[in-house]
Amino acid sequence: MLTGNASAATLADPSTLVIDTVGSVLTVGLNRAKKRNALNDGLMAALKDCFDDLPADIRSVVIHGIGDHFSAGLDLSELRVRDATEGLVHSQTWHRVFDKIQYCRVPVIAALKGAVIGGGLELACAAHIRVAEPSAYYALPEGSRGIFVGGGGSVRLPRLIGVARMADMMLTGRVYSATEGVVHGFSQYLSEDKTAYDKALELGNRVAQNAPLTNFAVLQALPMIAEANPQTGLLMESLMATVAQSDQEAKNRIRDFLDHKTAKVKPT
Ligand SMILES: COc1cc(/C=C/C(=O)SCCNC(=O)CCNC(=O)[C@H](O)C(C)(C)COP(=O)(O)OP(=O)(O)OC[C@H]2O[C@@H](n3cnc4c(N)ncnc43)[C@H](O)[C@@H]2OP(=O)(O)O)ccc1O
Repeated sequence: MLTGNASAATLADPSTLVIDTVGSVLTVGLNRAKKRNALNDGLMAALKDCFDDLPADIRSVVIHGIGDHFSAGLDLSELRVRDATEGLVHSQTWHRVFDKIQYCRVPVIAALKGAVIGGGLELACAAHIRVAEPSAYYALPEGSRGIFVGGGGSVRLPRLIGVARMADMMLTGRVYSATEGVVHGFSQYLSEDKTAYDKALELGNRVAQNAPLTNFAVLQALPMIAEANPQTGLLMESLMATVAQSDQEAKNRIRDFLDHKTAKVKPT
């Protein structure tokens, strides 16, 4: 992996994020509304610092956009003419930031509205759950800008919507609606009766109730198991299941259910 002067840590601009705590949920607001939350170097570095310094008592994270949009993607005013090395460093800096989100120890939920474009879409892909309100729309205008995705989109997005659909988005500039996003497996929730932020917060509180080890297994082990060959995957699953059920927290929770102390599973 290349390293270089484009180190995100030296460039953090704290004003580009509004970070708050609601109970055990950390809310992270992209705060460049005048520029439609375009992702510049200062914001990317602040995002990295935020996930590096996640407080120990935080059990989930909600990422949202301040203003009417989630994010218009890469700040095009900062896309200087780069040589190949600079370009690689820039892209790998983005990869490191979004990896911090994907491999976060707690679930990360993206609350989507308005423009979810280019790098903004790539950011949303790194979250574990995506919640959209009807105003959300998705596009990859890289084709018309003469560039390619650089924030892990070509790895993460096809796993959600398929290679052909992503290729179509990049080649034709097709814009998907919030409803289509759910139909095609990009987002898991369409929030019509409340804002995506409120719905994401509700989900953030819900996932925070789980045993931390279960959440850890879902976030860290499940994606690897799903991509492994079946034999390896089944062995990994057995190992993870054994570790989880040996934990005292699981024993307490199962005993509480058998003693009728916890809620039953009911349709919503
Ligand atoms: C190559 O290596 C990479 C690449 C990448 C990732 C790449 C990408 O993300 S490509 C996609 C870039 N984004 C766009 O092309 C979207 C451009 N924006 C728009 O289409 C519209 O602004 C809108 C998002 C639909 C909103 O429209 P509207 O509400 O009408 O607002 P505007 O008047 O257009 O904008 C207001 C203000 O914001 C500025 N702005 C908007 N988007 C951006 C942007 N992406 N970059 C910079 N500035 C933006 C706009 O210019 C206006 O500014 P004023 O000063 O005129 O007020 C990743 C990593 C790699 O290594």
